[in-house]
Amino acid sequence: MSSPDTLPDASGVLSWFPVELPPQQRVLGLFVAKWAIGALRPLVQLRVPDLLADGSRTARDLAEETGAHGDSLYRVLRCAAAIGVLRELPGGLFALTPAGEGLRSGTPGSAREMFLFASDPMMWRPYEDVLHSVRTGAPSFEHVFGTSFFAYLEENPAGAELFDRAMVQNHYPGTDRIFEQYDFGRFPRIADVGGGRGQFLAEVLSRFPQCTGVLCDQPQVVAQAREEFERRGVAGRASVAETDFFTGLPSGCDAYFVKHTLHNWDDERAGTILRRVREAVGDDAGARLLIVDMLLTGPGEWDLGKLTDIEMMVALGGRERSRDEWNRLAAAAGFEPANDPAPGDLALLEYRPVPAS
Ligand SMILES: C[S@@+](CC[C@H](N)C(=O)[O-])C[C@H]1O[C@@H](n2cnc3c(N)ncnc32)[C@H](O)[C@@H]1O
Repeated sequence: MSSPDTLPDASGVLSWFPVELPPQQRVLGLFVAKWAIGALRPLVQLRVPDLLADGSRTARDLAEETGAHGDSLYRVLRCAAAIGVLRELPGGLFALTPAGEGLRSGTPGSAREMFLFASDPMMWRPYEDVLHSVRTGAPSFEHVFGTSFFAYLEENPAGAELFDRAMVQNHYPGTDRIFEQYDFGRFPRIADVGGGRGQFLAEVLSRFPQCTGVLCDQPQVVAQAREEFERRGVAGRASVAETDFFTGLPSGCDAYFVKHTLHNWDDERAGTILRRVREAVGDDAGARLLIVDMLLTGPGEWDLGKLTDIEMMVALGGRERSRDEWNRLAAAAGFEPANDPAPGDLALLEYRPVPAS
């Protein structure tokens, strides 16, 4: 058995601080992330990466254009350059690095909307009181805002718009790997359950021209999907279904794809969604449930999912899950495993229906 001295330091997360810290003080290095995000957020809000798209500019020039306080803007620009999001050039000029390019709007692979969502007060403020979640098991979001995450979005159209735009960018390398490795072409008709504005259904349909699809999400969310389907050239093969996935899902699909959605919910609510999928599958033994979510590793191993799990706990009351936990949840809804993906990353878990006895 390893002693605490020989345990790994969580893949270097504790080494973020750029100067050597005694082991007892290494947790202080984590605050680098707060300072870095603090500097970047106003730059993104002021659209500085967009203003640098055509080339380098001085802090004074940028301050004049954005109406910002010159010295304060210079200090956040300098910080962004220190962490590699901008470059500080002779003559007081600032330019974008590839990471800074990713904070421009509307560019391929941009992370701008996801950055603005993840750094928004709606996602920060639950962290003021994580102890509430730990003491009670309830999401601190509800303690802070007096309502659940999705109810809050319904009451705050600007927050909902930000969330939906961020989800369009919910596209980490793990997602690309799944699209590259998994043969969605086996399924003539695919339902994307909780599919947001249809970004991933559009990706699947454009990669597999033999497939058709139905996007199942809340009415105000699917209302925005048509544009995405048209942009990707798949509008003729994609339809939308205004759906409450706790109540019912369209039947007649060969695959029910549920990505980054079940982890938003506790076992009871996630189990209800899966039972609705099982009802929609009915007697079709060839139909499949395709869950795309984190698949947790065992005790003590580094796993990004063990960190994103905290976001699920405090914001939504959801959770990331291990293979056993996924299998138990799926079995209770009438599904059995049909593949065996590796844990430690985003995974596509395929389940087949167990015939009703
Ligand atoms: C975290 S997002 C995931 C979106 C997309 N699948 C992705 O991977 O980016 C969860 C989705 O669940 C949808 N949702 C929440 N409650 C719902 C409900 N009761 N019925 C249908 N969809 C719902 C939200 O609108 C949102 O699009």
